[in-house]
Amino acid sequence: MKQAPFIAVEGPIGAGKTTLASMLSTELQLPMIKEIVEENPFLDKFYQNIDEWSFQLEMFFLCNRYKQLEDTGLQYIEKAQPVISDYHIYKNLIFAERTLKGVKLEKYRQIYHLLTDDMPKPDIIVYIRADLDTLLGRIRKRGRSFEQEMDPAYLEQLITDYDKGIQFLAEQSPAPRILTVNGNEIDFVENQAQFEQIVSDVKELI
Ligand SMILES: Nc1ncnc2c1ncn2[C@@H]1O[C@H](COP(=O)(O)OP(=O)(O)OP(=O)(O)O)[C@@H](O)[C@H]1O
Ligand SMILES: Nc1nc(=O)c2ncn([C@H]3C[C@H](O)[C@@H](CO)O3)c2[nH]1
Repeated sequence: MKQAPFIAVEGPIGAGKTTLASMLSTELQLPMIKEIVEENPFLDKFYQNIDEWSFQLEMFFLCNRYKQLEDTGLQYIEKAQPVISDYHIYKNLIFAERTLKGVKLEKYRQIYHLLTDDMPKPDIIVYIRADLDTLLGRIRKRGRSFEQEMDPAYLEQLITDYDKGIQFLAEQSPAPRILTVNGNEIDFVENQAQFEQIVSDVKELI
């Protein structure tokens, strides 16, 4: 059976993934798998002390996303119904490779592959790239208290990690189709014409 479009919107913290995925979900009338942030018990502690809390946090994200894809995503994918998500499961590894070290990273990698290698992966990725100043501005404006003390160096590293991670996905076989959005210049929130251009570009990929 041909896989129905499984679209993931990706990009570093504050790039606008949830915003754009929600807008595309409404516009294209696709069900959306949405990341749950508020119920994460470790995020607050993680931003206060990354080394101390990274393993708990990465495992929490991994198990949560695994369960969410199992409970909701697979229902659509197995019925060959299109679906859009505001994350790609691979983001877990992008973050974990940055926040974990040594034995914990090794254990994490094994669990990650065990859980995800046989899962259906998005075949279309909308990748929002944005530079540090843009992301810091959006994080400030969004105002989640636990993110306000985030070390800009951490975010800067993640921007590079994301570029490499998306490049890695592009080299897989079968390769996902990737639409890159310049998040510094394209304002899909305020500028209707720019949003419509993204919609039209996504439709071309479906
Ligand atoms: N193109 C844009 N122009 C202006 N503001 C934007 C744009 N995209 C997103 N925003 C705003 O930036 C903030 C971050 O957006 P959003 O929560 O969608 O990011 P995200 O990538 O899902 O974040 P996270 O990585 O934390 O899940 C929100 O306040 C949103 O309204
Ligand atoms: N360490 C770490 N690993 C992840 O897999 C991950 N996914 C998201 N986040 C952070 C970014 C936002 O602050 C907030 C909401 O996306 O959670 C993560 N942090």
